[in-house]
Amino acid sequence: MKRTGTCLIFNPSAGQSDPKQDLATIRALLEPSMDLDIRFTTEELDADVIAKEAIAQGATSIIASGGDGTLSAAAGALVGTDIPLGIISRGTANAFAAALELPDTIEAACETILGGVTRVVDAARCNDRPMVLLAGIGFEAETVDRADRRAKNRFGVLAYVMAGIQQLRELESFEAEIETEDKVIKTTAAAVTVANAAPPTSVLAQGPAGVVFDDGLLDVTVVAPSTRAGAIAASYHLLQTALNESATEREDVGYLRAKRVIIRTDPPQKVVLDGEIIGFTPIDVECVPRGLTIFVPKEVASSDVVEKLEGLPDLTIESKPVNGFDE
Ligand SMILES: Nc1ncnc2c1ncn2[C@@H]1O[C@H](COP(=O)(O)OP(=O)(O)OP(=O)(O)O)[C@@H](O)[C@H]1O
Repeated sequence: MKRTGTCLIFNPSAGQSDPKQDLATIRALLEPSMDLDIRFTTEELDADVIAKEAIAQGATSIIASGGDGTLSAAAGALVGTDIPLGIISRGTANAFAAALELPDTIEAACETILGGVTRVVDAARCNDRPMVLLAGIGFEAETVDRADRRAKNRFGVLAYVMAGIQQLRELESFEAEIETEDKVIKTTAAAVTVANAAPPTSVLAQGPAGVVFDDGLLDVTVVAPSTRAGAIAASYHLLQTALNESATEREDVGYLRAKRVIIRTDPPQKVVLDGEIIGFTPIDVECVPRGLTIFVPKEVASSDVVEKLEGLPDLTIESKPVNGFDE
């Protein structure tokens, strides 16, 4: 019998391949096994609005197909529900699929959805918006801001790399105050990243040995190089540690895990949330444990909880007398 109640949200303008052909491939693979209610995003109508509408009309699973913007928006709409999300990446960077360890070809993604195996993972809220991957302050936000649509069309992933290099030239540090349930950490930083899930290419999220997305905790990485050469070395080191799944040992990189984290900076810094600039610091990010259900090919192991802060410049760590946050 065919599965019913599945809404496919499709961005017809995403990525660099032929969207008509992509849609035909998806339909040929999925439609023999399920009835698809296909809805298209437009410049005005984002995937989160479509997902919410489809759920209100009785959809029992959602499949999103597009770039990271479309996938994050659809996932955001499902945070806190138990409606499973199928992910078919057709973007430039495909960070979303990489972060959640999902396949990134249309064929493998459809096979995963047809397999029907789901996994419950953590999500988060950042300043009351849904977050699935990460919030970046400083370097990451500036990089996303600079990788514009035209550049992405022409250069693909390279657009982000070029924007990153451009940003490195203007490396600026700021004062950061990082408050968790049990401590307040003050340091100078060039980038602070709060990740629920992150692909290895999000190097600024790679302080810990792996960004664990089902431990009920957020992974915070502080990158604090004092020179541009240090910034390049730190980025390269973080990429290496991400690929080796080892934790950083550099003095100018720190990390910790927390359920909730409030970050204030001086001066205020741009914030990028799951690939979109949302404004400026401060941010308040809270993990939503088991907040999202996704179709997966197989189970993935999790690792231990750790933190490392020693070595960060101008570091102070103050224990709070009582655990928790002043509301
Ligand atoms: N039908 C459409 N026509 C034009 N633009 C659209 C349409 N549907 C969605 N968009 C725009 O696409 C953007 C989201 O794109 P998405 O992230 O899915 O793909 P992408 O930009 O190619 O991916 P990546 O970020 O990986 O390069 C949003 O800004 C949205 O306004």
